[in-house]
Amino acid sequence: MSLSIRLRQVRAAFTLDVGFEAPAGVTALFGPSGAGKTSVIEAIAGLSRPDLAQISLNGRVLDDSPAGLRIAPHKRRIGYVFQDARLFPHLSVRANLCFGHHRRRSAGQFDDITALLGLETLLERRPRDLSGGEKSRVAIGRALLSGPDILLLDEPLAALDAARKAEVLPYLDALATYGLPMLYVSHALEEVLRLAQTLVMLDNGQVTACGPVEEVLSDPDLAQHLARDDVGAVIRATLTGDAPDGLSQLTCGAGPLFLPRLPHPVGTPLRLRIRARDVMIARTPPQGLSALNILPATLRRIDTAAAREGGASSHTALVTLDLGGTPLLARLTRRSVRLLGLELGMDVFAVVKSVALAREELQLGAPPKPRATP
Ligand SMILES: Nc1ncnc2c1ncn2[C@@H]1O[C@H](COP(=O)(O)OP(=O)(O)OP(=O)(O)O)[C@@H](O)[C@H]1O
Repeated sequence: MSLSIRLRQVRAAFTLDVGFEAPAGVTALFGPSGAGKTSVIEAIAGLSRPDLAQISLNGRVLDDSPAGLRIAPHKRRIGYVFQDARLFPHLSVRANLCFGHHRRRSAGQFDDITALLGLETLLERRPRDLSGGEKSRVAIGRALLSGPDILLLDEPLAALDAARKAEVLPYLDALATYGLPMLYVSHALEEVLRLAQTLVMLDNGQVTACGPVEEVLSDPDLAQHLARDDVGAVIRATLTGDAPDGLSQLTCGAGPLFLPRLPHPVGTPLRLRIRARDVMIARTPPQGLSALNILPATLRRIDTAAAREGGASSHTALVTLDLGGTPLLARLTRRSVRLLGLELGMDVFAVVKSVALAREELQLGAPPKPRATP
């Protein structure tokens, strides 16, 4: 799948001016409230008419406003899941799932999708008898059953509390491996890390970054667009062993990492976010230190601008380290940078506490399969 988008929409107090390409897999549209995320997916679904719209999906042109071309919303073959599930209250789950299909679905496909989303036992219920998480799953099922070429999900978990989110996320994991391309709108970085391969960052109606999730989030230039505690590198690692003392060992390009026991089998690929605030730097190999993760690194960059807080000059610096080709970000006080005499090109040691890593461990979804069922 390749989704190509160019949009411009001038409103009284807000201008949307974006262009990006989304490859196969799950693409997250991430940004603060009011950044323009919903405006982008409404335009893709054909629910709005921007001043300029050039949108194509797998080479099929959905919009080309300069050429006067516009495909009607119901002919776009797009599944749209809204923030609130928007189910028909007077219809059963089964009738909601079957409502408005543009293409005939076989019984096998219906069964596959209800099983994927765990809806089998809910089919005869009315929406008022469903939990928030169940309603979200029905809304996703209904969008899938319309036989879309792409699924647009606009913060499908936003209306749910933490427990309901945790209930729905495994179904979204399953969906992400189902092979259907997805554009997933979110302002929760945890969801992006868990589900997406590609990240498009939006801010104030503009694209500030677009690329693989690891690359975008590990880019110190983009730290200014993230909440302070969200800043950190994302690295890929593989679970390579479980020790009898309750720790798991991961292997990444930088060497071994240890963290409290993970529930996954050895060999599982993982995506690990290491927050900049959880990384310390030592100039010599630390002795007598409790931290288990001590990784040799080269200092590549010291950035004080990226560490600004609310426009004011900060007392911290964002330091970019190179762990054998893998970037790692560390937030230090500027005083520490000065006292340690840190300079570009210097060989140092990155120190990360195991318990800090444990909080951020995330399993990588399997790579998208070629599209099969829907
Ligand atoms: N119909 C409209 N007319 C005028 N301005 C609008 C309209 N719809 C949205 N906006 C404005 O466009 C901007 C972007 O809104 P949008 O809903 O796309 O942002 P968002 O990133 O999805 O936000 P959120 O995360 O809060 O849902 C906001 O400033 C909003 O007030």
